[in-house]
Amino acid sequence: MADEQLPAGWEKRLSRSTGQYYYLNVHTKESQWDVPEKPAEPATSSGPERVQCSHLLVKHKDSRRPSSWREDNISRTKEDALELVKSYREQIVQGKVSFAELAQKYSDCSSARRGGDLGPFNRGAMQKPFEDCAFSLKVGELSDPVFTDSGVHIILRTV
Ligand SMILES: O=C(CCc1ccccc1)N[C@H](Cc1nc2ccccc2[nH]1)C(=O)O
Repeated sequence: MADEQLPAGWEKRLSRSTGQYYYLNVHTKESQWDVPEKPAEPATSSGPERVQCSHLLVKHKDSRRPSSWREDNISRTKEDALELVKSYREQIVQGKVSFAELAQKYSDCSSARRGGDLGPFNRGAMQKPFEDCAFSLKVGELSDPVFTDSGVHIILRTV
């Protein structure tokens, strides 16, 4: 996309290390590989008002609702759920499989049918540990494991 067509607040830059173009938010100095489609968010301490995320949830026997489309009665321990989530995260980071593919197969949330996509949400919509993590991520960033009353998640911010 030619520079003059970039949404306000973005600059197109050339990466010296990869020779690829990236896009710099002139307000926050954050950069991203994807061509921006919306004006750059201004530098605010409170961060974005709305994000969109996908997640992969592994429930355990002490989850708020230890049941899902995958398993009527989930009996794994919290420790085993964490080990599973870490193994999924490793496969994704190594590029062996896409986030959406693993979420569709293994997530214990009904969003699995959409590759884990939760749609856009504002603060106040999700359990606090999930929200705090989701709003701290940059677009395209994959979280470390996050614990909520529902179980153990990894979260991918997509918008
Ligand atoms: O609450 C839901 C539905 C979440 C959802 C939101 C928007 C679109 C699709 C699904 N499912 C729970 C599991 C669960 N717990 C969560 C906590 C935070 C975010 C997503 C979560 N998913 C469950 O099934 O027990």
